[in-house]
Amino acid sequence: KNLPPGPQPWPIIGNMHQMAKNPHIAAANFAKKYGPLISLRLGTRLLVVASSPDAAMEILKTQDRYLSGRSIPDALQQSFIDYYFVWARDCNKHWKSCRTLCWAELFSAKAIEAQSTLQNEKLARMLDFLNNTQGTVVKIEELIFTTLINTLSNILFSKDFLDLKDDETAHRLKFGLLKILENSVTPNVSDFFPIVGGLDLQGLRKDSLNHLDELSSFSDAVVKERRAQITKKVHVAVHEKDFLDRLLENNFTTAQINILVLELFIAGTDTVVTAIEWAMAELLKNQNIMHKVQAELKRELSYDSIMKSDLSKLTYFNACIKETLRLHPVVPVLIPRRALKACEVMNFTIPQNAQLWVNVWAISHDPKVWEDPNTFKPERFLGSNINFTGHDYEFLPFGGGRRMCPGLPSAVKSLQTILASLILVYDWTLPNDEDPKTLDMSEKFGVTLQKEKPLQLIFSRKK
Ligand code: HEM
Repeated sequence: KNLPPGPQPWPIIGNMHQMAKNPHIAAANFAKKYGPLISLRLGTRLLVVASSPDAAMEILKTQDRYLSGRSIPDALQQSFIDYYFVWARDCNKHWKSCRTLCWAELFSAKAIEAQSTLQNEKLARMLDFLNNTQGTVVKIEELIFTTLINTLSNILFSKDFLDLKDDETAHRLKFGLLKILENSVTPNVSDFFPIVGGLDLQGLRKDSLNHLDELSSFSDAVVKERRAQITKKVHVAVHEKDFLDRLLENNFTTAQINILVLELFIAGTDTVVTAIEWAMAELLKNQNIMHKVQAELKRELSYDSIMKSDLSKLTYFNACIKETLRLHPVVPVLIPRRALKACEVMNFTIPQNAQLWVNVWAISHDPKVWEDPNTFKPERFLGSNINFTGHDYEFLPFGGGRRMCPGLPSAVKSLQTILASLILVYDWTLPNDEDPKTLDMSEKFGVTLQKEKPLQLIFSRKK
Protein backbone atom coordinates (compact mmCIF):
# COMPACT_ATOMS: atom_id res chain seq x y z
CA LYS A 1 0.00 0.00 0.00
CA ASN A 2 1.99 2.90 -1.36
CA LEU A 3 5.25 1.18 -0.43
CA PRO A 4 8.41 2.32 -2.22
CA PRO A 5 8.95 0.39 -5.48
CA GLY A 6 11.32 -2.54 -5.77
CA PRO A 7 12.02 -5.84 -7.51
CA GLN A 8 9.23 -8.43 -7.56
CA PRO A 9 9.66 -10.70 -4.51
CA TRP A 10 9.58 -14.49 -4.91
CA PRO A 11 7.04 -16.42 -2.87
CA ILE A 12 8.20 -17.10 0.72
CA ILE A 13 11.83 -16.00 0.36
CA GLY A 14 11.06 -12.61 -1.19
CA ASN A 15 14.26 -10.97 -2.49
CA MET A 16 16.65 -12.84 -0.21
CA HIS A 17 18.40 -14.64 -3.07
CA GLN A 18 19.16 -11.29 -4.76
CA MET A 19 20.91 -9.84 -1.71
CA ALA A 20 23.42 -12.61 -1.08
CA LYS A 21 27.11 -11.70 -0.92
CA ASN A 22 27.30 -7.92 -1.27
CA PRO A 23 23.86 -6.60 -0.32
CA HIS A 24 25.04 -2.95 -0.32
CA ILE A 25 26.00 -3.29 -4.01
CA ALA A 26 22.85 -5.29 -4.89
CA ALA A 27 20.69 -2.58 -3.26
CA ALA A 28 22.65 0.17 -5.08
CA ASN A 29 21.98 -1.61 -8.39
CA PHE A 30 18.25 -1.88 -7.63
CA ALA A 31 18.21 1.84 -6.83
CA LYS A 32 19.46 2.56 -10.37
CA LYS A 33 16.38 0.80 -11.70
CA TYR A 34 13.67 1.63 -9.14
CA GLY A 35 14.74 4.97 -7.70
CA PRO A 36 16.33 6.34 -4.51
CA LEU A 37 13.90 4.66 -2.11
CA ILE A 38 13.21 0.97 -2.63
CA SER A 39 11.40 -1.86 -0.86
CA LEU A 40 12.78 -5.36 -0.56
CA ARG A 41 11.21 -8.40 1.06
CA LEU A 42 13.42 -10.63 3.17
CA GLY A 43 11.11 -13.52 4.10
CA THR A 44 8.28 -11.83 6.01
CA ARG A 45 10.37 -8.70 6.73
CA LEU A 46 10.20 -5.45 4.81
CA LEU A 47 13.49 -3.66 4.21
CA VAL A 48 13.45 -0.09 2.86
CA VAL A 49 16.72 1.22 1.43
CA ALA A 50 17.55 4.90 0.83
CA SER A 51 20.25 5.55 -1.77
CA SER A 52 20.30 9.31 -2.42
CA PRO A 53 21.14 12.37 -0.32
CA ASP A 54 17.48 13.51 -0.41
CA ALA A 55 16.15 10.15 0.73
CA ALA A 56 18.83 10.02 3.47
CA MET A 57 17.83 13.49 4.64
CA GLU A 58 14.17 12.53 4.94
CA ILE A 59 15.09 9.51 7.06
CA LEU A 60 17.81 11.05 9.23
CA LYS A 61 16.31 14.53 9.63
CA THR A 62 12.68 14.99 8.60
CA GLN A 63 11.39 11.69 10.04
CA ASP A 64 14.28 10.99 12.43
CA ARG A 65 11.88 10.90 15.37
CA TYR A 66 9.84 8.02 13.94
CA LEU A 67 12.69 6.20 12.20
CA SER A 68 15.27 6.10 14.97
CA GLY A 69 14.47 2.67 16.39
CA ARG A 70 16.97 -0.17 16.01
CA SER A 71 16.06 -3.50 14.58
CA ILE A 72 17.77 -5.99 16.86
CA PRO A 73 18.94 -9.05 14.93
CA ASP A 74 17.72 -12.32 16.38
CA ALA A 75 21.34 -13.40 16.93
CA LEU A 76 21.66 -10.64 19.55
CA GLN A 77 18.16 -10.84 21.00
CA GLN A 78 19.21 -12.42 24.25
CA SER A 79 22.62 -10.89 24.58
CA PHE A 80 21.73 -7.24 24.06
CA ILE A 81 18.05 -7.09 24.84
CA ASP A 82 17.15 -3.53 25.77
CA TYR A 83 20.69 -2.65 26.69
CA TYR A 84 21.84 0.31 26.15
CA PHE A 85 23.44 1.98 23.30
CA VAL A 86 24.14 0.69 19.80
CA TRP A 87 21.35 -1.83 20.04
CA ALA A 88 18.89 0.07 22.24
CA ARG A 89 15.55 -0.66 20.55
CA ASP A 90 14.45 2.95 20.71
CA CYS A 91 15.75 6.22 22.04
CA ASN A 92 14.43 5.51 25.53
CA LYS A 93 15.54 7.10 28.80
CA HIS A 94 18.36 4.56 29.38
CA TRP A 95 19.74 5.27 25.92
CA LYS A 96 19.49 9.03 26.53
CA SER A 97 21.21 8.93 29.92
CA CYS A 98 23.88 6.63 28.55
CA ARG A 99 24.57 8.95 25.62
CA THR A 100 24.73 11.96 27.94
CA LEU A 101 27.12 10.19 30.33
CA CYS A 102 29.35 8.93 27.51
CA TRP A 103 29.40 12.38 25.95
CA ALA A 104 30.52 14.03 29.17
CA GLU A 105 33.05 11.37 30.17
CA LEU A 106 34.39 10.10 26.85
CA PHE A 107 33.64 12.24 23.80
CA SER A 108 33.37 15.93 24.80
CA ALA A 109 36.26 18.26 23.88
CA LYS A 110 37.25 18.32 27.57
CA ALA A 111 37.23 14.52 27.83
CA ILE A 112 39.23 14.11 24.59
CA GLU A 113 41.81 16.60 25.84
CA ALA A 114 42.07 14.75 29.16
CA GLN A 115 42.66 11.46 27.32
CA SER A 116 45.50 12.71 25.13
CA THR A 117 48.41 11.77 27.43
CA LEU A 118 47.07 8.25 27.73
CA GLN A 119 46.42 8.01 23.99
CA ASN A 120 49.94 9.24 23.19
CA GLU A 121 51.47 6.78 25.60
CA LYS A 122 49.72 3.83 23.91
CA LEU A 123 50.64 5.13 20.47
CA ALA A 124 54.30 5.56 21.47
CA ARG A 125 54.28 1.96 22.68
CA MET A 126 52.97 0.81 19.29
CA LEU A 127 55.68 2.75 17.46
CA ASP A 128 58.37 1.28 19.74
CA PHE A 129 57.05 -2.16 18.97
CA LEU A 130 57.17 -1.44 15.22
CA ASN A 131 60.78 -0.24 15.53
CA ASN A 132 61.68 -3.75 16.63
CA THR A 133 59.92 -5.59 13.82
CA GLN A 134 63.01 -5.06 11.57
CA GLY A 135 62.11 -6.19 8.11
CA THR A 136 59.46 -8.71 9.21
CA VAL A 137 55.91 -8.73 7.87
CA VAL A 138 53.41 -7.03 10.18
CA LYS A 139 49.61 -7.33 10.13
CA ILE A 140 49.09 -3.69 10.93
CA GLU A 141 45.38 -4.05 11.77
CA GLU A 142 46.26 -6.30 14.74
CA LEU A 143 48.70 -3.79 16.22
CA ILE A 144 46.26 -0.91 15.81
CA PHE A 145 43.49 -3.04 17.32
CA THR A 146 45.57 -3.79 20.43
CA THR A 147 46.53 -0.11 20.75
CA LEU A 148 42.91 1.04 20.53
CA ILE A 149 41.65 -1.61 22.96
CA ASN A 150 44.28 -0.61 25.51
CA THR A 151 43.53 3.10 25.07
CA LEU A 152 39.82 2.44 25.60
CA SER A 153 40.33 -0.05 28.45
CA ASN A 154 42.48 2.52 30.27
CA ILE A 155 39.91 5.26 29.78
CA LEU A 156 37.20 2.93 31.05
CA PHE A 157 39.03 0.89 33.69
CA SER A 158 42.55 2.36 34.11
CA LYS A 159 43.98 -0.95 32.92
CA ASP A 160 45.54 -2.55 29.82
CA PHE A 161 43.48 -5.46 28.53
CA LEU A 162 46.06 -6.61 25.96
CA ASP A 163 49.79 -6.93 25.44
CA LEU A 164 51.31 -6.10 22.03
CA LYS A 165 53.51 -9.18 22.33
CA ASP A 166 50.63 -11.53 23.13
CA ASP A 167 48.88 -12.01 19.77
CA GLU A 168 46.80 -14.85 21.12
CA THR A 169 44.72 -12.90 23.65
CA ALA A 170 44.37 -9.99 21.21
CA HIS A 171 43.24 -12.42 18.57
CA ARG A 172 40.71 -14.04 20.95
CA LEU A 173 39.22 -10.67 21.91
CA LYS A 174 39.11 -9.46 18.32
CA PHE A 175 37.65 -12.73 17.10
CA GLY A 176 34.90 -12.59 19.76
CA LEU A 177 33.97 -8.97 18.97
CA LEU A 178 33.98 -9.57 15.21
CA LYS A 179 32.00 -12.79 15.58
CA ILE A 180 29.23 -10.96 17.46
CA LEU A 181 29.15 -8.36 14.65
CA GLU A 182 29.23 -11.07 11.98
CA ASN A 183 26.40 -13.03 13.63
CA SER A 184 24.30 -9.87 13.61
CA VAL A 185 24.44 -9.61 9.79
CA THR A 186 24.52 -13.29 8.84
CA PRO A 187 21.32 -14.06 6.91
CA ASN A 188 19.22 -15.74 9.57
CA VAL A 189 15.91 -17.58 9.11
CA SER A 190 14.92 -16.40 12.60
CA ASP A 191 14.96 -12.79 11.32
CA PHE A 192 13.21 -13.54 8.07
CA PHE A 193 10.55 -15.77 9.68
CA PRO A 194 10.20 -14.63 13.33
CA ILE A 195 7.66 -17.42 13.88
CA VAL A 196 10.61 -19.89 14.06
CA GLY A 197 12.84 -17.38 15.91
CA GLY A 198 12.71 -19.26 19.22
CA LEU A 199 14.29 -22.33 17.60
CA ASP A 200 17.57 -20.55 16.77
CA LEU A 201 17.97 -23.00 13.88
CA GLN A 202 21.40 -21.67 12.84
CA GLY A 203 22.69 -21.50 16.42
CA LEU A 204 23.63 -17.80 16.01
CA ARG A 205 21.94 -16.70 19.23
CA LYS A 206 23.73 -19.37 21.21
CA ASP A 207 27.05 -18.55 19.58
CA SER A 208 26.67 -14.81 20.34
CA LEU A 209 25.80 -15.56 23.97
CA ASN A 210 28.90 -17.75 24.31
CA HIS A 211 31.11 -14.98 22.93
CA LEU A 212 29.43 -12.43 25.14
CA ASP A 213 30.12 -14.61 28.20
CA GLU A 214 33.75 -15.01 27.22
CA LEU A 215 34.25 -11.32 26.49
CA SER A 216 32.53 -10.31 29.73
CA SER A 217 35.31 -12.12 31.58
CA PHE A 218 37.65 -9.26 30.52
CA SER A 219 35.61 -6.67 32.44
CA ASP A 220 33.93 -8.84 35.10
CA ALA A 221 36.98 -9.22 37.33
CA VAL A 222 37.82 -5.50 37.21
CA VAL A 223 34.27 -4.53 38.15
CA LYS A 224 34.27 -6.97 41.09
CA GLU A 225 37.61 -5.65 42.34
CA ARG A 226 36.41 -2.03 42.12
CA ARG A 227 33.19 -2.84 43.99
CA ALA A 228 35.29 -4.44 46.74
CA GLN A 229 37.40 -1.26 47.00
CA ILE A 230 34.25 0.83 47.31
CA THR A 231 32.95 -1.45 50.09
CA LYS A 232 36.27 -1.04 51.89
CA LYS A 233 35.92 2.75 51.35
CA VAL A 234 39.32 3.06 49.63
CA HIS A 235 39.71 6.77 48.86
CA VAL A 236 40.15 7.78 45.19
CA ALA A 237 40.90 11.40 44.30
CA VAL A 238 38.35 12.99 41.93
CA HIS A 239 40.93 13.46 39.15
CA GLU A 240 41.87 9.76 39.35
CA LYS A 241 38.33 8.53 38.82
CA ASP A 242 37.67 6.68 35.58
CA PHE A 243 34.57 5.79 33.58
CA LEU A 244 33.93 2.70 35.70
CA ASP A 245 33.75 4.88 38.83
CA ARG A 246 31.13 7.03 37.09
CA LEU A 247 29.09 3.99 36.06
CA LEU A 248 29.14 2.65 39.62
CA GLU A 249 28.17 6.06 41.01
CA ASN A 250 25.24 5.94 38.58
CA ASN A 251 24.15 2.54 39.95
CA PHE A 252 24.89 0.48 36.84
CA THR A 253 24.77 -3.27 37.55
CA THR A 254 27.74 -5.48 36.60
CA ALA A 255 25.75 -7.02 33.73
CA GLN A 256 24.90 -3.56 32.38
CA ILE A 257 28.53 -2.46 32.65
CA ASN A 258 29.72 -5.56 30.79
CA ILE A 259 27.29 -4.95 27.94
CA LEU A 260 28.00 -1.23 27.68
CA VAL A 261 31.74 -1.82 27.63
CA LEU A 262 31.34 -4.47 24.99
CA GLU A 263 29.19 -2.14 22.89
CA LEU A 264 31.88 0.54 23.11
CA PHE A 265 34.61 -1.94 22.18
CA ILE A 266 32.57 -3.22 19.25
CA ALA A 267 31.62 0.25 18.01
CA GLY A 268 34.94 1.94 18.70
CA THR A 269 37.75 -0.38 17.65
CA ASP A 270 36.98 -2.29 14.46
CA THR A 271 35.60 0.89 12.83
CA VAL A 272 38.78 2.89 13.42
CA VAL A 273 41.08 -0.02 12.49
CA THR A 274 39.17 -0.55 9.24
CA ALA A 275 39.31 3.16 8.32
CA ILE A 276 43.08 3.34 8.93
CA GLU A 277 43.68 0.16 6.96
CA TRP A 278 41.75 1.52 3.94
CA ALA A 279 43.60 4.87 4.17
CA MET A 280 46.96 3.08 4.20
CA ALA A 281 45.98 0.87 1.27
CA GLU A 282 44.87 3.88 -0.80
CA LEU A 283 48.05 5.82 0.01
CA LEU A 284 50.18 2.83 -0.97
CA LYS A 285 48.32 2.44 -4.23
CA ASN A 286 48.44 6.16 -5.02
CA GLN A 287 52.10 7.04 -4.48
CA ASN A 288 51.72 10.59 -5.87
CA ILE A 289 49.13 11.31 -3.16
CA MET A 290 51.35 9.66 -0.54
CA HIS A 291 54.22 11.96 -1.52
CA LYS A 292 52.01 15.04 -1.14
CA VAL A 293 50.84 13.95 2.33
CA GLN A 294 54.38 13.12 3.41
CA ALA A 295 55.54 16.55 2.26
CA GLU A 296 52.75 18.28 4.18
CA LEU A 297 53.40 16.31 7.38
CA LYS A 298 57.15 16.87 7.13
CA ARG A 299 56.64 20.60 6.60
CA GLU A 300 54.19 21.06 9.48
CA LEU A 301 55.28 18.49 12.08
CA SER A 302 58.22 16.72 13.62
CA TYR A 303 58.17 13.32 15.26
CA ASP A 304 58.15 14.94 18.70
CA SER A 305 55.36 17.32 17.87
CA ILE A 306 52.83 14.93 16.29
CA MET A 307 51.19 14.11 19.54
CA LYS A 308 50.99 17.70 20.73
CA SER A 309 49.89 19.28 17.45
CA ASP A 310 46.46 20.22 16.21
CA LEU A 311 46.27 17.83 13.26
CA SER A 312 42.94 19.24 12.07
CA LYS A 313 44.90 22.13 10.45
CA LEU A 314 46.62 19.77 7.96
CA THR A 315 44.41 20.36 4.94
CA TYR A 316 45.67 17.73 2.51
CA PHE A 317 46.09 15.04 5.16
CA ASN A 318 42.52 15.60 6.39
CA ALA A 319 41.23 15.58 2.82
CA CYS A 320 42.82 12.09 2.50
CA ILE A 321 40.96 10.95 5.62
CA LYS A 322 37.65 12.28 4.27
CA GLU A 323 38.26 10.72 0.87
CA THR A 324 38.98 7.35 2.52
CA LEU A 325 35.71 7.54 4.45
CA ARG A 326 33.87 8.47 1.23
CA LEU A 327 35.31 5.76 -0.99
CA HIS A 328 35.26 3.11 1.76
CA PRO A 329 32.39 4.04 4.09
CA VAL A 330 33.26 1.94 7.12
CA VAL A 331 29.62 1.36 8.11
CA PRO A 332 28.23 0.94 4.58
CA VAL A 333 24.47 0.94 5.28
CA LEU A 334 24.65 2.61 8.72
CA ILE A 335 23.40 0.53 11.64
CA PRO A 336 19.95 -0.64 10.49
CA ARG A 337 17.06 1.41 11.85
CA ARG A 338 13.44 0.48 12.52
CA ALA A 339 10.26 2.48 12.01
CA LEU A 340 8.80 3.08 15.46
CA LYS A 341 5.65 4.42 13.79
CA ALA A 342 4.32 4.45 10.22
CA CYS A 343 5.31 7.61 8.35
CA GLU A 344 5.91 9.05 4.88
CA VAL A 345 9.27 9.31 3.13
CA MET A 346 9.46 10.77 -0.40
CA ASN A 347 5.67 10.38 -0.58
CA PHE A 348 5.86 6.64 0.07
CA THR A 349 4.60 4.90 3.19
CA ILE A 350 7.09 3.34 5.61
CA PRO A 351 5.06 0.92 7.72
CA GLN A 352 5.69 0.50 11.44
CA ASN A 353 8.53 -1.97 12.18
CA ALA A 354 9.96 -1.81 8.65
CA GLN A 355 13.74 -2.04 8.70
CA LEU A 356 15.68 0.82 7.10
CA TRP A 357 19.11 1.10 5.58
CA VAL A 358 20.72 4.33 4.49
CA ASN A 359 23.02 3.01 1.79
CA VAL A 360 25.95 5.35 2.33
CA TRP A 361 28.04 3.17 0.04
CA ALA A 362 25.58 3.74 -2.85
CA ILE A 363 25.55 7.52 -2.29
CA SER A 364 29.36 7.62 -2.14
CA HIS A 365 29.66 5.72 -5.44
CA ASP A 366 26.93 7.56 -7.33
CA PRO A 367 28.25 9.56 -10.32
CA LYS A 368 25.23 11.89 -10.02
CA VAL A 369 26.50 12.88 -6.56
CA TRP A 370 30.30 12.61 -6.89
CA GLU A 371 32.34 13.22 -10.01
CA ASP A 372 34.48 10.20 -10.92
CA PRO A 373 33.26 8.43 -7.75
CA ASN A 374 35.46 5.32 -7.94
CA THR A 375 38.74 7.23 -7.94
CA PHE A 376 40.64 8.14 -4.76
CA LYS A 377 40.93 11.90 -5.16
CA PRO A 378 41.45 13.86 -1.90
CA GLU A 379 41.55 17.11 -3.92
CA ARG A 380 37.74 16.98 -4.17
CA PHE A 381 37.59 18.00 -0.49
CA LEU A 382 40.06 20.89 -0.78
CA GLY A 383 38.25 24.21 -0.57
CA SER A 384 34.97 22.38 0.07
CA ASN A 385 32.86 22.76 3.21
CA ILE A 386 31.54 19.20 3.03
CA ASN A 387 32.07 17.50 6.34
CA PHE A 388 31.10 14.30 8.12
CA THR A 389 29.12 15.97 10.90
CA GLY A 390 25.80 14.54 9.70
CA HIS A 391 24.47 17.64 7.91
CA ASP A 392 25.85 16.95 4.42
CA TYR A 393 23.68 14.10 3.22
CA GLU A 394 26.01 13.16 0.37
CA PHE A 395 28.72 12.29 2.92
CA LEU A 396 27.52 10.36 5.96
CA PRO A 397 30.28 8.04 7.22
CA PHE A 398 29.18 8.65 10.84
CA GLY A 399 25.43 8.66 10.08
CA GLY A 400 23.17 11.50 11.13
CA GLY A 401 20.21 12.43 13.31
CA ARG A 402 19.76 11.35 16.89
CA ARG A 403 21.51 8.02 16.41
CA MET A 404 24.55 9.53 14.77
CA CYS A 405 27.90 8.14 15.95
CA PRO A 406 28.63 9.74 19.33
CA GLY A 407 32.26 8.56 19.12
CA LEU A 408 33.08 10.82 16.12
CA PRO A 409 35.49 13.18 17.98
CA SER A 410 37.39 10.27 19.47
CA ALA A 411 37.41 8.37 16.16
CA VAL A 412 38.79 11.35 14.23
CA LYS A 413 41.49 12.00 16.84
CA SER A 414 42.63 8.35 16.71
CA LEU A 415 42.55 8.28 12.92
CA GLN A 416 44.62 11.44 12.69
CA THR A 417 47.28 10.60 15.29
CA ILE A 418 47.82 6.96 14.32
CA LEU A 419 47.88 7.60 10.57
CA ALA A 420 50.08 10.72 10.80
CA SER A 421 52.61 8.86 12.98
CA LEU A 422 52.78 5.87 10.66
CA ILE A 423 53.30 8.14 7.63
CA LEU A 424 55.84 10.44 9.24
CA VAL A 425 57.97 7.85 11.02
CA TYR A 426 58.10 4.88 8.61
CA ASP A 427 58.40 3.83 5.02
CA TRP A 428 56.00 1.00 4.25
CA THR A 429 56.58 -1.71 1.66
CA LEU A 430 54.62 -4.76 0.64
CA PRO A 431 56.14 -8.23 1.21
CA ASN A 432 57.89 -9.98 -1.72
CA ASP A 433 58.37 -6.65 -3.54
CA GLU A 434 54.73 -6.72 -4.56
CA ASP A 435 53.78 -3.71 -6.68
CA PRO A 436 51.41 -1.48 -4.62
CA LYS A 437 49.51 -0.64 -7.81
CA THR A 438 48.26 -4.24 -7.91
CA LEU A 439 47.11 -4.27 -4.27
CA ASP A 440 43.87 -6.21 -3.89
CA MET A 441 41.19 -3.75 -2.73
CA SER A 442 38.28 -6.23 -2.45
CA GLU A 443 35.73 -5.46 0.26
CA LYS A 444 34.03 -7.81 2.68
CA PHE A 445 30.49 -6.77 3.61
CA GLY A 446 29.48 -6.70 7.27
CA VAL A 447 28.39 -4.11 9.82
CA THR A 448 31.82 -2.73 8.91
CA LEU A 449 33.10 -2.88 5.35
CA GLN A 450 36.49 -4.49 5.81
CA LYS A 451 39.37 -5.05 3.47
CA GLU A 452 38.94 -8.67 2.49
CA LYS A 453 42.67 -9.37 2.56
CA PRO A 454 44.26 -7.72 5.62
CA LEU A 455 47.13 -5.37 4.84
CA GLN A 456 50.52 -6.95 5.54
CA LEU A 457 53.46 -4.56 5.48
CA ILE A 458 57.13 -4.19 6.25
CA PHE A 459 57.95 -1.03 8.18
CA SER A 460 61.34 0.64 8.08
CA ARG A 461 62.06 3.70 10.15
CA LYS A 462 62.79 6.81 8.09
CA LYS A 463 66.37 8.02 8.36
C1 HEM B 1 36.03 5.65 11.88
C2 HEM B 1 35.41 5.34 12.98
C3 HEM B 1 33.92 5.26 13.16
C4 HEM B 1 32.91 5.27 12.23
C5 HEM B 1 33.05 5.38 10.71
C6 HEM B 1 31.66 5.15 12.94
C7 HEM B 1 30.42 5.15 12.33
C8 HEM B 1 29.22 4.96 13.01
C9 HEM B 1 27.93 4.90 12.37
C10 HEM B 1 27.68 5.05 10.88
C11 HEM B 1 27.01 4.71 13.34
C12 HEM B 1 25.49 4.58 13.13
C13 HEM B 1 24.88 5.96 12.97
C14 HEM B 1 23.44 5.96 12.58
O1 HEM B 1 22.72 4.98 12.78
O2 HEM B 1 23.02 7.00 12.03
C15 HEM B 1 27.70 4.64 14.61
C16 HEM B 1 27.09 4.44 15.83
C17 HEM B 1 27.78 4.38 17.02
N1 HEM B 1 29.14 4.58 17.19
FE1 HEM B 1 30.51 4.96 15.78
N2 HEM B 1 31.91 5.08 14.28
C18 HEM B 1 33.28 5.15 14.47
C19 HEM B 1 33.95 5.14 15.68
C20 HEM B 1 33.35 5.08 16.91
C21 HEM B 1 34.05 5.17 18.17
C22 HEM B 1 35.55 5.40 18.34
C23 HEM B 1 33.11 4.99 19.16
C24 HEM B 1 33.27 4.94 20.64
C25 HEM B 1 34.35 4.62 21.31
C26 HEM B 1 31.82 4.80 18.50
C27 HEM B 1 30.63 4.59 19.16
C28 HEM B 1 29.41 4.45 18.54
C29 HEM B 1 28.17 4.16 19.25
C30 HEM B 1 28.04 3.94 20.76
C31 HEM B 1 27.14 4.13 18.30
C32 HEM B 1 25.67 3.85 18.53
C33 HEM B 1 24.90 5.14 18.72
C34 HEM B 1 23.42 4.92 18.94
O3 HEM B 1 22.86 3.93 18.47
O4 HEM B 1 22.80 5.79 19.57
N3 HEM B 1 32.01 4.88 17.14
N4 HEM B 1 29.06 4.80 14.38
